[in-house]
Amino acid sequence: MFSVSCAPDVVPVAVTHQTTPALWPIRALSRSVTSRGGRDGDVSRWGVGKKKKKKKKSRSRSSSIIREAEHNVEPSCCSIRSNMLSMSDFVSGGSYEQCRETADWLLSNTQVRPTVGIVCGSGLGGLAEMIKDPEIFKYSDIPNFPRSTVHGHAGRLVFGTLKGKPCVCMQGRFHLYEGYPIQKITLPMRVFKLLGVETMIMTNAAGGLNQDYKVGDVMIIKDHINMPGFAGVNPLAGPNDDRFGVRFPCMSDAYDRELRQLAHDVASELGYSHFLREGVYCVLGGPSFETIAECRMLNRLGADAVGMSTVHEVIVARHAGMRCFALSLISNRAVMDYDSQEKANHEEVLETGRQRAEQLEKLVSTVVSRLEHNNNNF
Ligand SMILES: O=P(O)(O)O[C@@H]1C[C@H](O)[C@@H](CO)O1
Ligand SMILES: Nc1nc2[nH]cnc2c(=O)[nH]1
Repeated sequence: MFSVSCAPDVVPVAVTHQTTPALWPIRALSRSVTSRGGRDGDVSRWGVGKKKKKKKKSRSRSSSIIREAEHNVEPSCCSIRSNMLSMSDFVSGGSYEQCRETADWLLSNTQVRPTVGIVCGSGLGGLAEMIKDPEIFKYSDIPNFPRSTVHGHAGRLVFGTLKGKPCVCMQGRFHLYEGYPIQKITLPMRVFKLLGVETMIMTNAAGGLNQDYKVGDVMIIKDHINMPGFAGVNPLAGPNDDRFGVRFPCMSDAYDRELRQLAHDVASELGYSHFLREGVYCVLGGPSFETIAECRMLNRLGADAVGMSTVHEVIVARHAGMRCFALSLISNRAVMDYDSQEKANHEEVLETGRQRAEQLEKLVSTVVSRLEHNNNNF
């Protein structure tokens, strides 16, 4: 059991619900320790703005707070005082218990024991169709899973084999802009870890900032810029759970060097090298696309492509010790010129995905087919 008193001192005044979900509970607790809500991150249930009801709840909830505190890991970022809180007070999705429950449910409903996890980006869900002997679960049927709300993200978890390798594939991912807490959108990574996944492969659609890039290029991500992270929006914010990983994970090796090299080799064999790139992906919160000034700024900061996903998944996957490999399909050119008539739009993003899907799927599946061979090196 532990207690914290950090909330009034550490929460920045300007922080909003949207930008730092991990801090919602802390802010709510700064008013009343017992204004906490459920585990699912529903902001309305954190009691923000419901001052009248708070006092009544405080007595009836104290026993459940103590019960939940059995699973606590002490938050090394907070000072200790007198109010007892549990991990679930901070983690609005993605707690060990939640992930364990989801993983156990999946393990009891499928015979597949995946070592490879795949996340399909916007319009790139066709990869899941390559999976042999598929066992498919709708996200809405999986305990603790969020729902997909974006066109081009089917919302299905597919188990089976890809080129003989047992794998699990997210046909559709979750994004910050959908309104989920950041821990909730990355919950599948922790579930995959508990399922036995060792290697994560992510795809996304992204806007090309690098002026040499063309629509339809595929960029191997070699590094990222976590823009929301600069404002404290990081999926690992909050108490660290040592069962998943260390408090301060290294990110300078986030994108596995050997897997990147393998992808170059495979692309060369397949005759894809002319559209294969390697570069830096910058994540923003979305859902609005960037202004011209923002694109210019990101480009000058060293980003080659800009998108709204992947980075949070990679941070959580790396924290849990999984290898990561990620590809961006350059679905549109980021507009950098005030005279340009181009306008970023989701339909173009999906259309580019349709046009490049087959090659992207071939590239990923061939990389997967070589993983065992490469595994000897890891
Ligand atoms: O899931 P990804 O990153 O592929 O989706 C991108 C970002 C937005 O969700 C959407 C914009 O068209 O595509
Ligand atoms: N932020 C962002 N995400 C994208 N996803 C696909 N294209 C884009 C883009 O231009 N900007």
